[in-house]
Amino acid sequence: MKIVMDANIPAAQECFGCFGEVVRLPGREITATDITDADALIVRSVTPVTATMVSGSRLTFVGSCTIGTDHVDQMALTEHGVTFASAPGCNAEAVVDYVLSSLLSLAERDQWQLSERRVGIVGVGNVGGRLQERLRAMGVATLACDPPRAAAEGDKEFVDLDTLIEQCDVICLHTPAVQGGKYPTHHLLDARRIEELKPGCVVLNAGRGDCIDGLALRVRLAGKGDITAVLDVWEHEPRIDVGLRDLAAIATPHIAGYSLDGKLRGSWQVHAALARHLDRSVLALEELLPPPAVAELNLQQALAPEDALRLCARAVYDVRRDHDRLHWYTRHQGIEAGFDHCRAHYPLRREFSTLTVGLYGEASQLKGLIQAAGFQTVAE
Ligand SMILES: NC(=O)c1ccc[n+]([C@@H]2O[C@H](COP(=O)([O-])OP(=O)(O)OC[C@H]3O[C@@H](n4cnc5c(N)ncnc54)[C@H](O)[C@@H]3O)[C@@H](O)[C@H]2O)c1
Ligand SMILES: O=C(O)[C@H](O)[C@H](O)COP(=O)(O)O
Repeated sequence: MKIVMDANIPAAQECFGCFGEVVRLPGREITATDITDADALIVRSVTPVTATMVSGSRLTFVGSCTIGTDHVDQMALTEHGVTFASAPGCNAEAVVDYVLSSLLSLAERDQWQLSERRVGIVGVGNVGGRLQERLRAMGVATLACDPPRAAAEGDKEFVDLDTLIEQCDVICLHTPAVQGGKYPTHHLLDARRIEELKPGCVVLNAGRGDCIDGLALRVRLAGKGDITAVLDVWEHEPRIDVGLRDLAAIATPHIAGYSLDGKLRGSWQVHAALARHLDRSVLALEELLPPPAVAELNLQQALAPEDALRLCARAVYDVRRDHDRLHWYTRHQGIEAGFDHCRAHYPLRREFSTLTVGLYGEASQLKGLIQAAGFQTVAE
């Protein structure tokens, strides 16, 4: 069989070479012509999979090694009898690491404590749900907004978006791109809601770019300048708004989920789905994941809890490096090329759970907090 895939999918040969001939192409450039004689198409989020593409092909399987599926016309796939699989939750832990790394960095820069803030989570699925779990375990107050879940499960655990905006100091968006229907997310934070954000509020978007009205956000940041933005996703990627890039305290090129672990899990989940589709055996995920380069960190002295967290987080992942890379590459290579360069040549990054923190002496009292944030621990 012939498998056409995005060249940015890791472990392509290990996960898909076992099924047939693999042809790797730049994701943004895959067209209908490239797949006319392909049996399977494996993409990431930058390749729109449209009805036109599918109708002129002999595809029987399409996979997306990502959580988001808004780039795939799933109705067209069903109509043409094509099996579809994505990778739900594959990089959710990486996104939570990104959020914690960002908030701990801002807290240090602006001299506040995460434990004293209330964090509002909009979209409480795989990502938002895990974020809420980690924050709660760390003793951070949270509020959750998820109207589809509230409708299905009852609204006891949820508030509406306006209440969340009124009551939270940090607002994290983890919503998918949904255009119509009962719960659209296009410009969920629109000009009115952006105007209503409390002074001092941090707004973080690691869902999809168009969940925030970027122009309205730029106006608030450039005008009153009394809120802080952390943006990983943008309207019109890779042609992002330079003004917004410069005003965001942390600006990154849609890499919140780019841990090696998350990417490999994405490849593996689609490998497993294709294996089932072809009635073949499934590889063990452990065979793909290498041991981490930084596996251990030992703490002995008494440290302020959030200083200890920052130390552990930065031993694994420091979001400020991604911010610097986006600025450098978009300045020197142009916006679109620079944005995509940062993504295609992303440094190897592991997840918090790959670090074992040894806690000795006075530091042993930090065990609960360090564990709650997602690290492994050993203590005296
Ligand atoms: N920045 C990144 O690198 C990155 C990585 C992974 C996922 N994502 C994005 O984050 C999104 C969420 O990921 P997930 O794994 O949690 O998905 P998920 O499907 O598990 O959860 C999404 C949640 O959003 C809720 N939701 C839908 N419409 C809503 C609305 N109008 N208001 C509030 N909540 C709403 C859903 O009910 C669901 O609980 C993905 O769809 C993807 O677009 C981005
Ligand atoms: O939906 C997802 O899983 C994420 O947005 C993913 O990290 C996007 O990465 P891309 O497909 O753009 O490489």
